[in-house]
Amino acid sequence: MAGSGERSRDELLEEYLKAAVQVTLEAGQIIREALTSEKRVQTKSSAADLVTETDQLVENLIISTLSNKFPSHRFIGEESVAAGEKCILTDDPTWIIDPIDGTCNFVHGTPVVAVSIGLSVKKELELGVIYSCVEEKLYTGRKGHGAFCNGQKLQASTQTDLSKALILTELGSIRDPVAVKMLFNNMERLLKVPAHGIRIVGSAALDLCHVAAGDVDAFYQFGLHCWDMAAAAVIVGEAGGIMIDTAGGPLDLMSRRVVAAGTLEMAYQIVKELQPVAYERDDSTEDTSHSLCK
Ligand SMILES: O=P(O)(O)O[C@@H]1[C@H](O)[C@@H](O)[C@H](O)[C@@H](O)[C@@H]1O
Ligand SMILES: [Mg+2]
Ligand SMILES: [Mg+2]
Repeated sequence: MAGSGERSRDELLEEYLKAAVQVTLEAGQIIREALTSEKRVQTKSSAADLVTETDQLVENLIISTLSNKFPSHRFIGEESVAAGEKCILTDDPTWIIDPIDGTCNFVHGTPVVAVSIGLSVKKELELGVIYSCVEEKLYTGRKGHGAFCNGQKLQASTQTDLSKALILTELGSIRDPVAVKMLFNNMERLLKVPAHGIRIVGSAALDLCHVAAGDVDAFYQFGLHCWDMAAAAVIVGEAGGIMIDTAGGPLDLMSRRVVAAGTLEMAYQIVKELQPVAYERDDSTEDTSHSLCK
């Protein structure tokens, strides 16, 4: 039991969640206000993998704010990794950050953009905050304490039949023709079941919030990153949903692939239809880029 001077683990996690919410709302306002302004756009792994000065400014704001409050904590940020930082998860409290999820939407002024901040402690995802900046919908989840959207409790879908499912996915920023064909093949296989429909909105984090909210039945993707999934893994789990690997095993945060659904039965039916598209892991240290998608 913590002494009177020390805070309990529960109090610490509450403090972490509060700090994440505060900086997320601040970041969301910056993004909302910059949505329709002139942007300096650069590319990363492909001509469609975009980054703007707002992505970088927001990530710096989040990291500086949280590291000032919690100096012993570590950070995995999408744009820091793009600038060469390692994407390695240790036992230390680690914030896993996507400053703008949906940067391509942001560049085009499409109002489907989010900030995503997850926290891992001893390699366990403990809390997540995702803010849909234009809708002003704040999704939060803390392990064992439920998931909420603007304070309303979230409950994932109870649908177990793939032929009655509305599914979300993302094609990501890969433009290699073979990989694109494989991504479309997976959509075709699901439509042949036939699933009710497949939708693409341009933000994996917001897709996963829809799974947590129960207004879609499932999401899957090959090619997303740990920062797209970290916060959402807590929010979906706390809403009664499930996030697993596309091969059916447990979620592997660094694997670049995921199936999320309201029920395990739904997730397994999707796993059965999917053919793998191999991407280089977020935490890979070897040079495998010649054989794997980036
Ligand atoms: O690059 P951001 O905008 O953070 O991520 C976007 C989506 O979240 C993701 O699903 C998609 O795979 C990625 O290509 C896209 O950039
Ligand atoms: Mg992203
Ligand atoms: Mg991003």
